[in-house]
Amino acid sequence: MEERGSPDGDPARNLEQGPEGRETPIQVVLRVRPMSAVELRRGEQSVLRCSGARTLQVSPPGGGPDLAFRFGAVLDGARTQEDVFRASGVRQLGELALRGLSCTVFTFGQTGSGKTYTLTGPPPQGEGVPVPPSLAGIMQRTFTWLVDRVQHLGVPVTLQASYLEIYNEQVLDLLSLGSPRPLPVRWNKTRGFYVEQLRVVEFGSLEALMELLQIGLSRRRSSAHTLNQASSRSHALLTLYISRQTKPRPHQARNPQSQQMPPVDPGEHPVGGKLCFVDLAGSEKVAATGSRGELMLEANSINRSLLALGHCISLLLDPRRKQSHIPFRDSKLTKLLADSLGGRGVTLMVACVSPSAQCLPETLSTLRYASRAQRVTTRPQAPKSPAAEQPQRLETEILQLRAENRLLRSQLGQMDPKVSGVSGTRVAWAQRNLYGMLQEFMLENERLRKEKSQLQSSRDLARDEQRVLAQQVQELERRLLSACSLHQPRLGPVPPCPCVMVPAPSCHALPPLCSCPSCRLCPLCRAPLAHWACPWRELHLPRVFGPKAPDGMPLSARPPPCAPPCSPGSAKCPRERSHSGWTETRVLAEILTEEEVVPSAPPLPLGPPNTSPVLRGGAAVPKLARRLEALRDQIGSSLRRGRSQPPSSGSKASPGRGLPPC
Ligand SMILES: Nc1ncnc2c1ncn2[C@@H]1O[C@H](COP(=O)(O)OP(=O)(O)OP(=O)(O)O)[C@@H](O)[C@H]1O
Repeated sequence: MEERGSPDGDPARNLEQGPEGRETPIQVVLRVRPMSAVELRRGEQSVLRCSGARTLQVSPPGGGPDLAFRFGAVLDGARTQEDVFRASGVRQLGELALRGLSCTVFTFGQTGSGKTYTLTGPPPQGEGVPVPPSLAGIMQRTFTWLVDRVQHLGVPVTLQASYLEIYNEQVLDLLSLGSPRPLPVRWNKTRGFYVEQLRVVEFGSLEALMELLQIGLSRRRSSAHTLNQASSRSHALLTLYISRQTKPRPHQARNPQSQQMPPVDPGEHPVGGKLCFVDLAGSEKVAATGSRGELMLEANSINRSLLALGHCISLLLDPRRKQSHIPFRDSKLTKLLADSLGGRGVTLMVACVSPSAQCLPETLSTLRYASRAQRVTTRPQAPKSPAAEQPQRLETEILQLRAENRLLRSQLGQMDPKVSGVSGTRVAWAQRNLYGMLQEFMLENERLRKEKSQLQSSRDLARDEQRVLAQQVQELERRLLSACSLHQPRLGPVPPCPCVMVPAPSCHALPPLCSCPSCRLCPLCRAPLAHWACPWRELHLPRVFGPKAPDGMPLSARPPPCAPPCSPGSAKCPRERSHSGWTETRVLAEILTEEEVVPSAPPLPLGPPNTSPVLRGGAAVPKLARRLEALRDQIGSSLRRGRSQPPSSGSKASPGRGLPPC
């Protein structure tokens, strides 16, 4: 038979030994509830048997090997509430809390397994019907013991309580004065995780504490489902704060009655021991409980937080992981149990199970969970009061500072040239060098910045200049073409252009000069000027400029306009000129200088009497060509200047500077 569990045994005795400063495992007690009336009615089988005070035997139905689990104590269904209280060692836990330790008792198990019953007894059977004292749970029994113990201590002790629930991942104050609202969980170095603005109530009697418990229980969320008629839908944490008082508080001295339940400043947190009772909501399979809607949401939230708790417990088992990160922040529950599980607290877990065969899968899961939990250790330590902590903290700080001082001195010594053996000249050189390099880089950077901005302004100037020159070129080309057209042989009647902007029509090998209907027809071939790239343009040119093409190739050697296109780039194929190619002033200049232009066109009918000599043709044409050439040169040089040269101080001349006169 396989046996799992703790070799340590009796939780009460373990706790009595005084765990302070030692690695202390979480104490686990297992409680098996009796078969419920419903389970008995259904004739369900019991699969659990206690074999000895600390071993539980599981006999799976339908055969298979038995399993045995070993815990600090195993309590079967016949054990009373008082038995559970005694066997679990909660009293020892209370003693430790009185000594200033932070102690936690939590119940864990499937829904309907008896967690709430174990901690607080059964729910009242009706309004005003008190629960018999024999059925009171661990909490009421501990309260009675504690208040009695404190009264016999002989030193003043302040007792306070807070009670909260974690419902759907929200922390709600079960003792709030108004309706509870979600409270934030915060963390700081001294307190660890804590709930901000949680009401902490001071009490001076058992009745007052019982009243607080009843208030909380009545406010806590519960619902009915298939497996439990009063199923808790939240995790509930009731914490008792126990602090030994050094001097009476002023309000207590003035008004002894306020000792009953005086409100405590919510920001103030009691220093001293703590005893926390955690009633976890039960894990549940929604298929088994038949939870729908809100119940299902609650069940999901419960299961998620229990999963996070299980995950933390698993990680805490690994001693290497324990030193590193445990994801306590994954849920509110793990945050608030962080200290109990992995910190300085002392923890007791009461695992609750049902004996029914129907619940076996969940029971096995609880047993495994509990087995793991009892291998988790904490290192219990009482938090020191600030006053007691002060000298010790100062002493530690002084030691730390001394050590740091020594370390820094030794590091400084290593840097000292005399000690480290590095020659002083080299150190000085290195320092100077670094500093010098830094300075140089900064100067270089500054210089480059200036140069960049100069280049940018130079580029802008060049662009402006280029634009103006391009306009001038365009204007000159226009005039030139007008002048040329005066000398072209007559091909037929050229309709006068009604447009006043342009005195003569141009060849449609060039862009139309205006948008008037006449200008949109080529005056030479009468083709509409739908596009500037007229396929006949090369035939027009000799008519304008003579029998030779601009590039010097005899026109007779050129392919006819209707010839099939030759492959681009081939040697035989004359390069197709782009629009800009045709408007290049160099080409025009070549044409104009090589060919004798004979003015044969009729005079412009619409030209004004004082028309410029250019428009009258003849000698003006070479002059225009020269001017175009000069403009082109100027554009080229302005572009080159813009690309490569930083502007000189005198480069702010107007873009038209240096143009030959028209
Ligand atoms: N040891 C016991 N003896 C008699 N009745 C018990 C015992 N344990 C539990 N019960 C009964 O079983 C039912 C379920 O118990 P309880 O509400 O405590 O379960 P639970 O684990 O807290 O469930 P949940 O997680 O849903 O809140 C209750 O009616 C309770 O009175």
